[in-house]
Amino acid sequence: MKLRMLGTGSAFSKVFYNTNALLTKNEQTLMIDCGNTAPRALYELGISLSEIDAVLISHIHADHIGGLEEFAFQMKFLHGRMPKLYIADVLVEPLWENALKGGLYQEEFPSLEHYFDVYPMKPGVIYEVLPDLKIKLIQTRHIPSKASFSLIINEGFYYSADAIFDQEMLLSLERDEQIKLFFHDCQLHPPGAVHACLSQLLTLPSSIQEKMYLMHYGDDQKEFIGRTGLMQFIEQHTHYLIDPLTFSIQSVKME
Ligand SMILES: O=c1ccn([C@@H]2O[C@@H]3COP(=O)(O)O[C@H]3[C@H]2O)c(=O)[nH]1
Ligand SMILES: [Zn+2]
Ligand SMILES: [Zn+2]
Repeated sequence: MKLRMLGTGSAFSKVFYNTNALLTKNEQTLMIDCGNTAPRALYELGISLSEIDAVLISHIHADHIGGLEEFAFQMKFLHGRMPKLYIADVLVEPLWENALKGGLYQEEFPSLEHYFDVYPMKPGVIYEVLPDLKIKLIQTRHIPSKASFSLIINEGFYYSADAIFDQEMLLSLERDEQIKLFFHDCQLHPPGAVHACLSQLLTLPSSIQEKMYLMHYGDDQKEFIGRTGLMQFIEQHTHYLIDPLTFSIQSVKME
């Protein structure tokens, strides 16, 4: 499985793009979240939106959905394609009514289903979103009253999207679900009101820290290199390979 982060920054970062990811398996690509900066990041990487087969949305904040209008319009009117959209069932209506309808609604295209093949997901159920790429959603705490979801990818890779620090859940993911790779959002400066902050993540046992990569960080990330315990920062635009069995991750140079 190949991974490339379109961005690794916080919602307000001006140095890094929004924390959105591309996962490629069997030559098919899933985009995890599509924030404001996703179209720009794809352009800079030389990737056409038409190369994306499916998009999965974790929750409704602009750094995770702000690029969806352009994605939908480009797919429909430039590429004549109907991408798959995976999203928790409770977010389908709010995504359209509260976010996308203003731009995408037209008399002849009056619903989300006119732009996407919509696959509503139930938390706790495993879906094969693309061939050999299975995802289970877990509802996580981010902002009270706002439904937000983390992902478990191929039963071994936890991707928090946006979540506050939840030590019990992280311990249980390692112990009960045998998670071997963790990607977690990381606010560098406390307090971690709506995200996990670095000082909290540093309290995790070493067995989890050594499996954990940090994303969704602020512009002064460089100052924290070497101050993240056994955890490492994931870098935007670098090509990574993830072993399908061990979930070990390595960066690879591409020509
Ligand atoms: O109750 C709130 C709601 C929001 N915010 C900020 O707005 C940002 C929205 O995107 P995000 O979820 O990546 O990060 C959020 C925070 O930076 C906050 O600090 N407290
Ligand atoms: Zn965010
Ligand atoms: Zn958020």
